[in-house]
Amino acid sequence: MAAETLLETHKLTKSFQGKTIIDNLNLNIKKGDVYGFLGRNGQGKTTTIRMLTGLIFPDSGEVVINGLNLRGDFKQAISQIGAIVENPVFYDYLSGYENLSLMVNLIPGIGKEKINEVLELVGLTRRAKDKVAAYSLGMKQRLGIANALLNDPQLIILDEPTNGLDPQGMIEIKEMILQLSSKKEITFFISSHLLHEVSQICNRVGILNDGKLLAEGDVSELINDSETHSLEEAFFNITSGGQH
Ligand SMILES: Nc1ncnc2c1ncn2[C@@H]1O[C@H](COP(=O)(O)OP(=O)(O)OP(=O)(O)O)[C@@H](O)[C@H]1O
Repeated sequence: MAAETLLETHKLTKSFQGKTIIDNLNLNIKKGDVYGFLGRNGQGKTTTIRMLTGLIFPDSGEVVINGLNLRGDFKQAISQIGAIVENPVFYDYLSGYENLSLMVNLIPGIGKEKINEVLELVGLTRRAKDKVAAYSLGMKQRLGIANALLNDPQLIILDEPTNGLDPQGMIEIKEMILQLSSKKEITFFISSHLLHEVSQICNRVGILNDGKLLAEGDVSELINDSETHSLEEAFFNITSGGQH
């Protein structure tokens, strides 16, 4: 049976100062996907994510999350998502636990016991009482993901999650994503320009170029269809017009 769709966009379009940045984008993310949203810098990935998370409105088109239209059912639709769009910002002089505690106070219906649970899921239990000032960038990213996990989202959206991390930090984030995907059945939508990283963790990808979706599908299918041997080669073929 084909997997159910969790997140889709229909003809999503956005212009800034008369220039079309996102052009009739039709995305389809299925339940259980670790979906890589690929594109070189400046192709519109962040703009798309800002529309998916309701931070900006599209000029036209729709975002549908778990069957709920973001325009019509904003609160319910957005409650399905945990997202990190920009670098997560925390109070440096408070511990990881204390920062999450502040967040929990803002979310109705969530108890303090949830904090230890999400810290455990991102591997920060041992460092929970340390001040965030002493955290590495990778640990801050993981604390950001812990924060996104507080309301039990079905979908987590991450914008360039490994940007700026050292190799160890990258490995930790990738392992954490795979664990959350398999153990907690969380669907991931991850934007990246790092093709090798993406090919290690994603089952499906969409390729964005100049605001248009040039291809979408299983990583293995895209590689086969473009008669190449790696996601890097397939990406290059597709974005340089080799396939379309
Ligand atoms: N608020 C804005 N006003 C004007 N132009 C904008 C605005 N936001 C984004 N843009 C432009 O839209 C284009 C796409 O930007 P976007 O940040 O979405 O790209 P990206 O694929 O996420 O790239 P990067 O990885 O470099 O962030 C860029 O040319 C950018 O200058």
